[in-house]
Amino acid sequence: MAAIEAAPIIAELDSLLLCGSSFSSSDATDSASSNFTSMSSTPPTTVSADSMSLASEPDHPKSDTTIASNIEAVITVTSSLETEIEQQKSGQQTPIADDAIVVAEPPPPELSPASRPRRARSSLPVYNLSKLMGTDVHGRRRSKGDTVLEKRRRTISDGTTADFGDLDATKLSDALAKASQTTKTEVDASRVKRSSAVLHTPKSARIAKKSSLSPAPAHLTRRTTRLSGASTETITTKLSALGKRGKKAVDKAVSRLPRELMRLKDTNEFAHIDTRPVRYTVWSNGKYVEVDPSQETPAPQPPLKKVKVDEKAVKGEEKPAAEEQKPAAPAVKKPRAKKWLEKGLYAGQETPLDIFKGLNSQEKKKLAALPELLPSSKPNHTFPLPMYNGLRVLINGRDFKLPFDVCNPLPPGQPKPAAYRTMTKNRFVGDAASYWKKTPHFGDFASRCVCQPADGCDEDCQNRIMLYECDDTNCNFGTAHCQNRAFQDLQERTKKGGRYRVGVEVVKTGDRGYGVRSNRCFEANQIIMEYTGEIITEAECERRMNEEYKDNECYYLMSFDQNMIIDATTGSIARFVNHSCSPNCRMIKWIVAGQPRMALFAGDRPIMTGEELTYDYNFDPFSAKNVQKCLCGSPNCRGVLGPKPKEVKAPKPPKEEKKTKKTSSKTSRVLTKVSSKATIKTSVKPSAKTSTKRKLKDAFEFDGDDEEDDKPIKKQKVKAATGLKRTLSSATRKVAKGAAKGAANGAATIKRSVASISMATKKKSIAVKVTKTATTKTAKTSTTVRRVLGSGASKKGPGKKTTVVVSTKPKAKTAVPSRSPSLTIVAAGSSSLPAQKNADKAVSTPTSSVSSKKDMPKLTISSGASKTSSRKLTPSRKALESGLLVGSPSSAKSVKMTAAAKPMPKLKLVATVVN
Ligand SMILES: C[S@@+](CC[C@H](N)C(=O)[O-])C[C@H]1O[C@@H](n2cnc3c(N)ncnc32)[C@H](O)[C@@H]1O
Repeated sequence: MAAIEAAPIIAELDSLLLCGSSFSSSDATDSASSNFTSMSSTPPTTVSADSMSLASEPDHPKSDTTIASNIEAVITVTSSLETEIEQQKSGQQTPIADDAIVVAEPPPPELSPASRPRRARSSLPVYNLSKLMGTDVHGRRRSKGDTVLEKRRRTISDGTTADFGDLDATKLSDALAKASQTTKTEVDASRVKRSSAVLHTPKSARIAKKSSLSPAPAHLTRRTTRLSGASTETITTKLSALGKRGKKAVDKAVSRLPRELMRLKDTNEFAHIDTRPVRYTVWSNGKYVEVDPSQETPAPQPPLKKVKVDEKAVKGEEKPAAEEQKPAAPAVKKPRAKKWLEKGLYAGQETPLDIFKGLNSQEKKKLAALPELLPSSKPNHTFPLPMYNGLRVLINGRDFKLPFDVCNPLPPGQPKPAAYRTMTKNRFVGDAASYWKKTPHFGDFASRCVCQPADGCDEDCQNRIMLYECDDTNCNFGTAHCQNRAFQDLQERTKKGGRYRVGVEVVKTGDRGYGVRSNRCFEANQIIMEYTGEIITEAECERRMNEEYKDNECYYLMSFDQNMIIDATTGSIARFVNHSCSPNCRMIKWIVAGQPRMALFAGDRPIMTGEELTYDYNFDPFSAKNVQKCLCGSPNCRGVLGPKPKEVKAPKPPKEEKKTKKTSSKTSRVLTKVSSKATIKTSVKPSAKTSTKRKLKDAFEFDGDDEEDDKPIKKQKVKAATGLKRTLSSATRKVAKGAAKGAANGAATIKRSVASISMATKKKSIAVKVTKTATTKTAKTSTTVRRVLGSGASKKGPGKKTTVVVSTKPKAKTAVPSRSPSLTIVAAGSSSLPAQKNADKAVSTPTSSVSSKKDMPKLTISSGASKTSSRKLTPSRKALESGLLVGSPSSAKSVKMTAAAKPMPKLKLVATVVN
């Protein structure tokens, strides 16, 4: 009986032995362990079945209902088991393969309940198979108060000592004590060897390591019966083993299941039948979300392409109601048309159909002359010209030139002249302003041009001819059409500042002191800069020279109108412009808004960047002696700033002079005020004396027309003319042209005459009416410039000074518009020379009269000490008194007029310049 009880215990012990290699099997004193001894000579270990069974199920209820409800079949030991035990007793051993796992012998699959009566079975010890099989933990809960023996099935690896956990140490020691020492050692060794071989897999090693580190709780440890060899006993097999009564007990227990659960069997949900259509599913965080069909929202549409949002809609502006109510028309999607590039680089520019559009009259004329630009029947769409500039270039034409018209100023660090006060506008000082108001020019300001917009106040503009700048008071057109607004243009150009706009800068020359150069290009006749300074009277000029400038080496004094002088000591940098016998500029006086202003203009050719700006001083040398040497370097240089001594000719025979006189007497200047349609006659009737006429003849020889600079200086014969005599300078020709035009139109009549060259008598036929009774006043001006030039500026000896005086004096009541101030340079000779002597010896050579170049200033050079000459602001007076001073060609008329002037009887001998 003890052996029978020990069989399952041995099986369990065997499993424990598998776990501990070092652990020696307990001796089995009982022969009941014969089944194990069949494997080896060691008798099987036996454990007291009673103690084990009792210990395993101390409180286990024995009732059938409990068995049924807990699904723990209490299986009695079958007869087969008994048979087996009997065999063990008789010494029969069941051979066990080496690789067989020592497990408890599975119960016979079917136990016939009839094999053993119940009563007899009840006397047998009861074993808890589930516990023995390791499945008891599945059905018990500690929380329910069940006492669960925590047993673990352990996986043993080499070197791992057996952990018996909470095995009952006493029982274990008893079992071990009963085991045979010798035979068991062999058996255990073989088993351990085999088990370790079986378990020595990577997975088992991992699990063993894991379990050794942190043994899992017993209720979480998975127990398998497969490896243990125990038969998996289902409830069916158990119930079948229970018999009828057992089955009834099980059915009864099942019938106690909740009715609700039973009803679920018939539901669709239980049968997994979903009658509701699934439209869409909502998943949130990976879970299916049930959507209430009543609150079902329409399924989200797939994202459409980006659509331009209406700005109004964004701003919240409401669209008209009608628009909203409008049923949305079915959108007809138009296929996008491909844009093809029809033209090349300048695509988008249409060829102008009207090629005359936007052009002024002159441009139209030029364009009309180009046959290739006439509008053709088929416009060229292929290659339009870039931005129409090409068209303009074709019209205007332009020689190729390097792009050198950019600003090219001198590098920094250039020598600069001594500091001086600058002045951008003329300023009348003292009585000069009142002088100016008394001048006839002041009244002439009332003139008005009669140009047409298409003409643009070009060369035919009468304001231009008279050197009056157009403005809103005397011109019918604005700046858009009027081209006679040079000073306005200059102001517009320079008011923003900048080197390019200013366009000029002072430069140190090698031998002529400072000069002025251009740092940009200028067009022909373009205004460059204004000569500004203080406008003073002659008296004031004398005072300054005697007092303020007495120690100065240079005087920047220029007379430009009547008896007024511009003192550029405080003024613009135009005072640094040097003289040249072949100049590229002109100094011209204009009347701008009723005020006299003088400016430097480009000559007849454009000026390139870097050129030094020069103009012909056109001064009259009072003396051939001590004349300053000219260093301009031009091919036609006269050699001196004054006239060459050899060219100071002796007086001509009286016969010619008579002719001159005759000519002059017939010369008249008529200035017609067009606006009032009154004819202004400027009549110059020279009544110069014979001596004066001789000097006049000499004066012609120093005509400083810049246009004739390249020609050798020669005496110009003055032909007698019965009609109108005009100069042949370009300006005068323009005047004549304009006058003729005006006469033809009956609008204006202008007569100008200068004794130098007479115009053809046929001009007389188209000449204007000469009205002697005209109210026009003729003025005769005498311009004297005094400049005291230091030795530094010239190669004179120390102490020598050259005084350049420019003076403009009214000689008669009759005024003639003068635009050419003559410059009189009084060259200081030796200081030992008495000024009077020098003055007497001075040779006044009025240079070009306005006849050839009305806009050029004239310089008269006289010799004498600066102080003396400064005192002699009009040294020409003395020279004239002595009869040595020559007069300008036009002085014939002025002398006559001067002679009539009482206050200045001496002025009849003054060399004058009259336009
Ligand atoms: C109005 S200033 C011109 C500026 C002057 N170069 C300066 O440094 O102040 C005139 C003087 O310049 C000098 N000058 C001007 N042009 C000259 C020339 N072509 N040859 C020699 N000297 C000249 C003469 O000394 C003359 O008296």
